Amino acid sequence: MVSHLQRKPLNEQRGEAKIVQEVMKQDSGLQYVGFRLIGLEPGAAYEETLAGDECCIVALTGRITVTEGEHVFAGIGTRESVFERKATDSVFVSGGKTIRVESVTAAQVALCYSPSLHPLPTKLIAARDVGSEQRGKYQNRRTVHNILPDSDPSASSLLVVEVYTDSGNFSSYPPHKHDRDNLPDESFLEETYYHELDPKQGFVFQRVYTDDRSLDETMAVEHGDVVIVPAGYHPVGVPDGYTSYYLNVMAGPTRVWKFHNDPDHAWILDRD
Ligand SMILES: O=C[C@H](O)[C@@H](O)[C@H](O)CC(=O)O
Repeated sequence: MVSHLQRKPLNEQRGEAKIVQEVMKQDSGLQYVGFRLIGLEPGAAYEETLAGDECCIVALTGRITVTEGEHVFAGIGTRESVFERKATDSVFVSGGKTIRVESVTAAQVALCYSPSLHPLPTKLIAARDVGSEQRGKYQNRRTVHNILPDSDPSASSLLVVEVYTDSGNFSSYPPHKHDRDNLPDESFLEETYYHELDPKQGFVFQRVYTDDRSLDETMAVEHGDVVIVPAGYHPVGVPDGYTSYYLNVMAGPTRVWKFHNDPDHAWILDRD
C-alpha cells in the first residue's frame, strides 16, 4: 500500500506536455505548496496563466525557452541529467502572469508554486548564481543547490532547493521539522520532495513523522515519486550503491526556513 504522502508518477499527456507529476493544493491537503513536473518533446510548448500563485520554473533537464510578457529567456538549462550535479537555470514569475515554456531539446521542467503575496519582477535565476553548499559529516553528507533560498528576496513566499545525497548517506538528517509558525524558534513550511535515483531502479527510505507519532509514515521512495510533507520530521536514507536527488518546494505563512531538530537525534551534531 502506497502511503497517502507518496505520489507515483502520473505520466498523463495534456496537449503537447506530459504531466509527469502533479501535486496541487486542490488534491494534496497542502495550503501553500504546489508542484508539477512536465515533460516536453523538442519543439513542444506548455502555457499557463498563474492565478494567485507565484512560480519558479526549473529547467530540470534539457534546454527550454521561457516567455512571460516581454521577457524571453531563450535556451536555458544546463544539463541532460540532474546527476551531472551542476546547477541549472530557473525563472521566477509572480502571480497573475502567463508563462510559456517551449522546449529546445527534450526537456523536463519543474513548476514550483506558492502564494504570490505581492507582485515581484520576472527574473532569471541563472545557474552561475545558484549557491552550492556541502552539509553534514560522517554518513550524513549531502550537497545542496540553493535555487531560491530565504536569503534571496526574489520571491514572496516560495523556497526551492535541490539536494544530492550519496550512497550510504542520510539527508534531511538529523531529522528536522518546520511545522510550527513560531518564529524565531521555528517556521511553518509545507514541503514537497520530487525524487530521482541513480541508477533509476534504486529507492530511498523516507520517514515523515511527528513528535506525537500521530503522523508516522515510512516509505520506500522510487525514481520520479513525490513525497508530501505537511508536517513533521522528514529524513531520507540512501542505500549503498545509489545516489539520491530531490527537489524541494517549501512555503508557509512566513518565508523563513527555521527548522527544529528532533531532540532524540540532535546529539549527532555534537560529534567531532
Ligand atoms: O527542509 C528542507 C529539506 O528538508 C531539505 O532541503 C533538507 O534541508 C536537505 C538537507 O539539509 O539535508
